[in-house]
Amino acid sequence: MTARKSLLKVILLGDGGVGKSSIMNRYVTNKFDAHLFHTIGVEFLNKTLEVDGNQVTLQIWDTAGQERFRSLRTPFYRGSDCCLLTFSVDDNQSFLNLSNWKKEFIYYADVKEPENFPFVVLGNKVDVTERQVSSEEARLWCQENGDYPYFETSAKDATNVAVAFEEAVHRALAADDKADHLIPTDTVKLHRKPRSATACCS
Ligand SMILES: Nc1nc2c(ncn2[C@@H]2O[C@H](COP(=O)(O)OP(=O)(O)OP(=O)(O)O)[C@@H](O)[C@H]2O)c(=O)[nH]1
Repeated sequence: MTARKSLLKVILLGDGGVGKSSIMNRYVTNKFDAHLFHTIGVEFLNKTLEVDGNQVTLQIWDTAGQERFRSLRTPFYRGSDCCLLTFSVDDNQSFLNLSNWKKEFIYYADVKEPENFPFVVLGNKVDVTERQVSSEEARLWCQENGDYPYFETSAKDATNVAVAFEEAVHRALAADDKADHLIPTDTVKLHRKPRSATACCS
């Protein structure tokens, strides 16, 4: 059996303003800034945690949600181990756009088996009183789109932020274990031709 991954790339996607940077900052620095600027392109922060007695470094990629930054963010999708699809519970359009974010990710990350890729869905800003998306609607979407885990988070008061990242880590490691099992490591043989003394170029 192959060793488990010790570096996981987790990427946050979703409309501009839903709180991706705030969620990352809350998780890594335990701080909240009510006056953040929009992200341009991508930014990342690392956090190391212990999983089943092993150190795992989470590399969290925060992307720019605004449409005009699309070409700046998409080159960074490849190699992601988990994708956090994020919307804001006080913004119905950001919820309706989840399908587009999923499609964009699958295309630019070049995901070979989308049905097996670990997505986790975050409904952020649950501290606000004016909701436009109910928990039921969001859970139904998750169920119908691949049985994704759903977390209602608040970067502002830290609700469910850590637990959502922990789930992302577990999903990513489980997907990695599954991929390992598909590779019959005991039957792989490298065939090398012996180097001929007379072959090649002089
Ligand atoms: N009430 C509340 N406000 C939040 C929460 N998370 C983020 N915000 C606010 O929402 C605004 C946008 O947050 P960002 O974290 O910059 O959003 P983003 O998704 O990274 O936006 P882009 O960089 O444009 O993609 C900021 O004013 C935040 O302070 C939350 O959980 N609750």
